[in-house]
This record gives sequence, C-alpha cells and structure tokens, in this order.
Amino acid sequence: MLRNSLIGSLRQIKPILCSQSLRSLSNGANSGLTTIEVDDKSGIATLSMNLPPVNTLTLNLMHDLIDSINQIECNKSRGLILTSSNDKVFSAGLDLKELYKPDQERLKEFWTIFQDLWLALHLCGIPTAAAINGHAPAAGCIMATACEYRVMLPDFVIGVHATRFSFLVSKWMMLSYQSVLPRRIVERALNQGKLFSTQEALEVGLIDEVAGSKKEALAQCAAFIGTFDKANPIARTLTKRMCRDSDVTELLRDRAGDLRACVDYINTPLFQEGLSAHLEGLKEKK
Ligand SMILES: CC/C=C\C/C=C\CCC/C=C/CC(=O)SCCNC(=O)CCNC(=O)[C@H](O)C(C)(C)COP(=O)(O)OP(=O)(O)OC[C@H]1O[C@@H](n2cnc3c(N)ncnc32)[C@H](O)[C@@H]1OP(=O)(O)O
Repeated sequence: MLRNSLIGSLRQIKPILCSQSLRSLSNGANSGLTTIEVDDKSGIATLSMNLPPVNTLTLNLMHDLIDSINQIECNKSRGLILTSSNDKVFSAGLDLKELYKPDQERLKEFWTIFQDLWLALHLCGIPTAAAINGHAPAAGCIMATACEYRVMLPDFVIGVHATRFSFLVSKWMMLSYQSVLPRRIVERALNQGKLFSTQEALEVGLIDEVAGSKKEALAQCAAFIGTFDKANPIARTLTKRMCRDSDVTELLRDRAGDLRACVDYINTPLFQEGLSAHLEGLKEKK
C-alpha cells in the first residue's frame, strides 16, 4: 500500500495517512514471523526475522517484513534496525524450495513480493541499519545492503554467491550491492560468487563496523541512527529518496520485464540443474 503510493511519486513525502497510534506495534494481519520492539527512550524500532531454522525468505516472511516496515514507518519510529532472532544466521536468502520446479503462478507471486521487499527497504523514509548477527548470503546480503548502515558480528559470511549455482541476479539486486561497494569489487565478487568473511567485508566496505555481541551491534546501529538527529526528518527522507532514485527507477521502469526475465531464467535446465546440485549439497553437509 505504502509502496504503491511511493511508486507513483518517488519525490513525494509519504502520502498515505497512517492511522495507527504511536507504539501500537501489533503484528496484526501478518503470520508472526517478525517481531518489532520499540525502545521507549530512543524511539528506535528493532525488526527481527524469526523463521527457524535459517530465516529463508519465504512468501510469508517477506510479507511480514513488508508489513512490519510499513508499521514502523507509520508509527513514526526514529529509525529501524533489521536483525535476526537466530544467533547464527541473519538470513539464508530466498527460499530455494520456491525456485525448484516451481508452480508458475506462485513463482510470479514470489518474485513480485521479493521486488516489493527490496522497494520497501530502499524507500523506507526513516533511517535504517542492519545488525547482521549471523550469516547473510545472497538475498540476506541484498537486504543488508538496502539498509543505510551495517554492523556485523565476527566469524560469519556475507555476499552474493549466486554464480556458484548457475544463478544470475537481477540488475536492481546488483545495484544494491554496487551502492555500497565500488563497481570493480562488485564485478569481481559477483563473478567469483564470493562470500566475504566479516573481516574481509569490513576491509572492502561491505559492512561499516564489527561488533562483539548482538547487544553491541544494536547499540552501534542505534548510534548511527542518532547521527541524523540534527537533520529535518522530511528533508532527510526526500534526500535519501533522491540519492536512491536511479537504483529504484531501474526496477520500477520495467517490473513486469524483470519478472518475465527471472521466471524464464528460473525455468531453464541450467538454473534447475544448478539449484538441484545446490540443494543436494546442503543436505550432504549433515
Ligand atoms: C535475467 C535473469 C535474472 C535473474 C535470475 C533470476 C533468478 C535467479 C535467482 C537468484 C537469486 C538469488 C538470491 C537468493 O537469495 S537464492 C538463495 C541462496 N541462499 C543460499 O544459497 C544459502 C544456503 N544456505 C546456507 O548456506 C546455509 O544454510 C547457512 C550458511 C545460511 C546456514 O548454515 P547452517 O549450517 O546453520 O544451516 P543448514 O543446516 O545449512 O540449513 C538448515 C536447513 O535450512 C535449509 N536451507 C538453508 N538455506 C536455505 C535456503 N536458502 N532455502 C531453502 N532451504 C534452506 C537447509 O537445507 C537445512 O534444511 P534441512 O536439511 O534441515 O531440512
């Protein structure tokens, strides 16, 4: 709903009326796969993904994330911190089972909601940060790069390793990565299918800080959000959207075309064989 309004005019202030009262952050119509906690003192909302075992982005989790982002924005929180309830995995990325021999209509719905989630994070009017308290491969990394700041715990990996399984990524996903890292590093990392260790991610600038614990990561994200205290919130929102305009427009100018290309690619033998081998590899790990 909010996203559709924004799609109409990226430069406009959020045009919908948010009728919920401040801090009444119930998870109403969603499936309860996310939780929102608002710090009374700072007014910052922590949005946790809570889909065991590894926060795969299923249709329901993506729906809940979008719903929660909308709620947090509507309730005038000062900022949003995205994190995970799992202490080893931030998010394992898209649910691979949705991509394997998919039902065509469901696949279209799945890809469209993934586009929606990316837009929701990119266009979120309030400051956003990711407390990456576990592994963040593939779409887990893309969600983190859609936030404005990233703090990660040691000994985990982050990156887009799609080429390892003959996957491609859409241009708008690459642009997220490229909004954080220099183009030459993105080109190399995407082609290699590189997963960066926490330390490597810090060195290249994929993350902004390392934290010793989740508590510290949340505090560091909150400190980042506090750096906007002197900015007028409306001017800040408009400026953020202006800075992100070209990346967002890349997706919005032809969402249907992106959907078609992705659905076509996912249905190819090349993709399905790579995915089958990847799923086997995940099973054999045990
Ligand atoms: C023009 C063309 C343009 C575009 C092309 C279109 C589309 C292409 C699609 C490209 C999109 C890419 C984005 C993605 O996000 S794809 C998802 C990629 N993610 C992964 O590969 C992550 C795989 N998982 C892991 O590496 C590990 O699970 C992880 C390191 C995250 C955690 O390890 P841990 O040891 O803690 O857990 P596991 O035992 O491995 O996992 C537990 C169970 O969860 C299952 N699992 C894990 N990840 C996924 C997943 N992404 N989807 C579904 N299921 C997953 C795993 O198999 C285990 O299951 P069980 O064995 O317990 O049943």
